Amino acid sequence: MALDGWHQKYLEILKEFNYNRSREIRSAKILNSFLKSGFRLDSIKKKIKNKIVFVIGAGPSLDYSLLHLKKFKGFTKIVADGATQALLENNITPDIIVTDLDGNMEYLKRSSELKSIMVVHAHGDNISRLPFAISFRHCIGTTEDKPFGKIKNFGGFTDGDRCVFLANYFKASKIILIGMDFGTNIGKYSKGKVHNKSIKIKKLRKGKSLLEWLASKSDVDLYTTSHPISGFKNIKLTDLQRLVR
Ligand SMILES: Nc1ncnc2c1ncn2[C@@H]1O[C@H](COP(=O)(O)OP(=O)(O)OP(=O)(O)O)[C@@H](O)[C@H]1O
Ligand SMILES: Nc1nc2c(c(=O)[nH]1)N=C(CO)CN2
Ligand SMILES: [Mg+2]
Repeated sequence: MALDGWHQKYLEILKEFNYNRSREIRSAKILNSFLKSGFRLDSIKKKIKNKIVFVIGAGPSLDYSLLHLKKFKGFTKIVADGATQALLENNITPDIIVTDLDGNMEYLKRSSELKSIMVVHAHGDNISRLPFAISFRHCIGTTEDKPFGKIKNFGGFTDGDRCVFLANYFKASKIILIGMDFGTNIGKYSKGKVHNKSIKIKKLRKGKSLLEWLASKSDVDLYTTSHPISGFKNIKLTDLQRLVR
């Protein structure tokens, strides 16, 4: 189950974004029916527990940050949806991808073939995209609502903040954010085409506030390489080597 207090946060999200709860639940049930049984959470836990984990978002700073990220082979990388393309183009394979399947599927499929673990999120507006999950090798399903069957709830809203909730849930030793700029400039790897920029910006603002809430409750050492997030320490990309030693 997600962090204590998550359900209240979820009810606020439904209200703020005018989402229909029964559609959220229907989506999760459909995803549950597509997933193979037998996926072991142990394989995710092994990559996160007591490890230094990078969470990679699709903000504008991602391109520049990749030059630095390349030096951290062997460290666990949890990647938000659209950022997958940037990593694969730089020959970095995500360990875990967190996605609501609303972006370019080509890179997700390719990464899945390279054995990335796919954490697919079901929500009320991606029901028609859920069948893509069938083709993934290692796949787990999530919801913001109550977990059941093969569907988990680690907490979080947008793909990027859900990566952080996941790393926190499985008790990383440190979580380091890359390309998680938030703000009002949408990164070029984000979702291909943004249909409604003001909603996207509103979602980012919500994602950031959820991370600040998480930080207020978490024991994990939290860092960001981009704009300040309350509860996260700022670290320069050039100081990362020192941090992970
Ligand atoms: N400035 C930014 N531009 C784009 N993504 C950002 C930015 N800052 C942080 N991110 C994180 O990177 C993640 C990956 O982006 P992507 O657009 O693929 O995901 P998404 O959450 O599915 O988008 P949407 O909320 O529109 O469905 C976002 O979910 C967000 O948490
Ligand atoms: N119903 C609904 N739920 C969501 C949506 C969305 O567009 N619609 N987007 C999310 C992350 O971007 C997370 N949850
Ligand atoms: Mg997405």
